[in-house]
Amino acid sequence: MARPRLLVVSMSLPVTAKRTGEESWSFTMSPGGLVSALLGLKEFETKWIGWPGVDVHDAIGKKTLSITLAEKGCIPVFLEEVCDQYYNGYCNNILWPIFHYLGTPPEYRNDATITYQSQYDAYKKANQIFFDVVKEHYEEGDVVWCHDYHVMLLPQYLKEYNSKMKVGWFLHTPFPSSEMYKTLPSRSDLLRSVLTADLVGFHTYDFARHFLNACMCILGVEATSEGVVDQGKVTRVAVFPIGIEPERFINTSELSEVVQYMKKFKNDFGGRKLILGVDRLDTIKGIPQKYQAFEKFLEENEDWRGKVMLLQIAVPTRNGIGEYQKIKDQCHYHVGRINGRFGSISAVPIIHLDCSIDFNQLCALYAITDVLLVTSLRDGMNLVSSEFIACQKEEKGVLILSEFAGAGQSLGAGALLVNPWNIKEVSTAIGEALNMSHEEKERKHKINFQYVKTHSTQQWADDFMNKLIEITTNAELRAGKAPLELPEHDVIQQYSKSSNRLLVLGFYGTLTQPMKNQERRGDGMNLELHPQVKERLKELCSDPKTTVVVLSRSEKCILDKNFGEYNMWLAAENGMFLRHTSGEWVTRIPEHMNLEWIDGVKHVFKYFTERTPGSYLETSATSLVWNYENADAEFGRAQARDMLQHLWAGPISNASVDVVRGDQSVEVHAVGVTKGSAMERILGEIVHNKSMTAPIDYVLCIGCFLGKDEDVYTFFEPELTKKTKSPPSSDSDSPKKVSSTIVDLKGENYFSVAIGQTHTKARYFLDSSDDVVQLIHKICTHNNA
Ligand SMILES: O=P(O)(O)OC[C@H]1O[C@H](O[C@H]2O[C@H](CO)[C@@H](O)[C@H](O)[C@H]2O)[C@H](O)[C@@H](O)[C@@H]1O
Ligand SMILES: O=c1ccn([C@@H]2O[C@H](COP(=O)(O)OP(=O)(O)O)[C@@H](O)[C@H]2O)c(=O)[nH]1
Repeated sequence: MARPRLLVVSMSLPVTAKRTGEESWSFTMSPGGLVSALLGLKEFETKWIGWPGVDVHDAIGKKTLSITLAEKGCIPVFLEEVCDQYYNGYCNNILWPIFHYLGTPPEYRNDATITYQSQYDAYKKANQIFFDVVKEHYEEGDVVWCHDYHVMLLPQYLKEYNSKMKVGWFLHTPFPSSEMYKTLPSRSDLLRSVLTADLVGFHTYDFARHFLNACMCILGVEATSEGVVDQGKVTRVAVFPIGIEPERFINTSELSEVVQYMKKFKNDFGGRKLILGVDRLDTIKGIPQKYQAFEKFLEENEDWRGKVMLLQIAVPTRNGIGEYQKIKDQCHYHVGRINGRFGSISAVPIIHLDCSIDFNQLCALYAITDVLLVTSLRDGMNLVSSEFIACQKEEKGVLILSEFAGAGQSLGAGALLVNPWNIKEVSTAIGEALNMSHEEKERKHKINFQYVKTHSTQQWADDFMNKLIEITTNAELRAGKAPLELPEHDVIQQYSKSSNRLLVLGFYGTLTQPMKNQERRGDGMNLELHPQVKERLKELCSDPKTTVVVLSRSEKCILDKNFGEYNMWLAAENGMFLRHTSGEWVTRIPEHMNLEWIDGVKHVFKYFTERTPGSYLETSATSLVWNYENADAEFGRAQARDMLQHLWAGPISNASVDVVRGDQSVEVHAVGVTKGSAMERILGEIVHNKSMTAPIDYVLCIGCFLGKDEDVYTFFEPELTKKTKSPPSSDSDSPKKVSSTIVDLKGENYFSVAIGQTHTKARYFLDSSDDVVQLIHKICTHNNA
């Protein structure tokens, strides 16, 4: 299959431009793992959209830079005056520290005019500029892959512009616990935007779980193992641990130039063991902690003094931010102190370089390193660890890896995992690594080398893209099945033409008045039938050619009260209880249903009922509902979000239940208690009772059914009835099968209708129960004519 073109959008382009003349430019590689990773995307026709690392204000400059970059497959985004507050401000002084659990520093510049709001405004503006560039270059069918926290608003802008665009978003940093993320003032806007993407990716399960939790507790949406569900729309959330391009490192480390460097460096280091650190000079990389641990090691291991050195490549980054200047000073302070303390005339224990290094030299260093020391306090992945593994030669080195780096999960088995905050622990690990036997080093290396070789950047990108294409293709197929406005004319015509009709109607939201027209209810008992439907419903029910079923989650007594006088079937508590209004209730609860969770859930529901004025609890044999429609809407929603957290963490963490989030309710019921599963039993009962001679030739199923209850809409799909099914039996607990002679539907005489939902399994939709009332009126009028 032809691969779609890929538009990669990230803050930085892989190259940083420098103006060398009015129309001429030179380029250097941009630092950081994201660029290294995406350079591996070879199997896609890729255009890379991003900031060229320089502000260009004149038209000639913009034009010539765009032309030169186009030769490299890059498209520049000129951020101009918003760049500082966007990149140094909102991205790297607000989002970055929060995402890495550092909290928000007060300011990145000593300037009273720079506020949180002005930085967020710059962020919005910058995302808009990115959007404009994508829009200009987008061709139908392209996949747009947005990278990182710099462009969290972009998915929304793209989808608003063209809902058919295939959009993915991947976060290269950690996503923090919701407790930390919650502190961000624009927390909801960013989450909502990210959720408009088709696929959201993270490096580790922890980050994905934190994201899902944040969506649940901040937006109140439902999270499942597949992703986030909001009003029927699913955003897929998945884990894609990034890798490197192993061949690039393996091959480079074999070049003769690199081998020469290896010899030279070994000679320069005078036989001392080499501990290497390669990090951007960033607060999250834990470089001061690394120095303190090394100091501790030297302090406690006198024998090793003069025999081991630490070389730290501290790649300059984000120089415009005060915190990054401070960390540099801190590092220099530690290095000065430690070198002063343990250095000699011929050698110092630490070499700290405030610069980036040439790729070949980097590979040579990786190859001769005895210990790679990674002490990130938090890190999305940390590619340096994998690069080191790929370059190792005969005598293998040891990887000491922070458990707070995403790489800890992928490379932990072949590394010494440490808590970088525990100076003593890191110092001990240094000793262990330096003293490790040759065999143990080989063993560990083998495990990690195998992993690095097989989990390449290309694999990572393929996995993400394949998933994205699969999701969007399925969505397109489903879009063809998006519900249509109900063709009332056909509903009415087919009704009068058929001779054995079945109407399945919900109660709440279907046959009640819309909330806006109603007096606020005290509790569930006050649920009342729409006054304008009463007479017409009676007419329908008394027609011998029509069978009416009200299928509701309401209790028996509520259905009795509202429908007792009609000639119809009542299915209470989602079909767990059934009766024709001329007979008694029959229980349909399966014998072995597990209801042990009920007490725990009731306890939580009661707690929230007591603390949420106006809310109430509805209990029934197999389900519990907490309803907050009479409570303050905002507070009710916030309480529902908290409640869900408690439920998921506690009473239902291991229970076989489904949670259904209504507009203003939370329902928990036993798994399998869905309206669709009940329908099979109900139908069996009706057929048995009515001694039907002709098959049902018309079904109208209307409801305000949510979540798994939507299975009732698909229950009657005509293709299902084509299969031969066994005859019904009314007194077994096993699901009853419906004979094909009982239901004989064609596409044109089956109408499944969802109320107020456009993401639904139903074929059609209506806006509100007022429309249902109108429809029933019209059916009656036409039928009487
Ligand atoms: O462009 P800068 O602001 O100088 O920062 C460089 C990059 O730093 C971050 O990299 C992350 O991505 C790596 C690859 O997935 C990952 O291994 C690492 O742990 C992360 O920190 C940042 O996320 C990028 O956007 C920056 O380009
Ligand atoms: O002078 C250097 C040294 C290293 N790197 C690269 O920077 C990346 C760092 O990625 P990592 O995931 O470890 O952390 P990040 O900097 O992205 O947070 C690695 O690919 C290194 O090879 C670099 O660009 N310049």
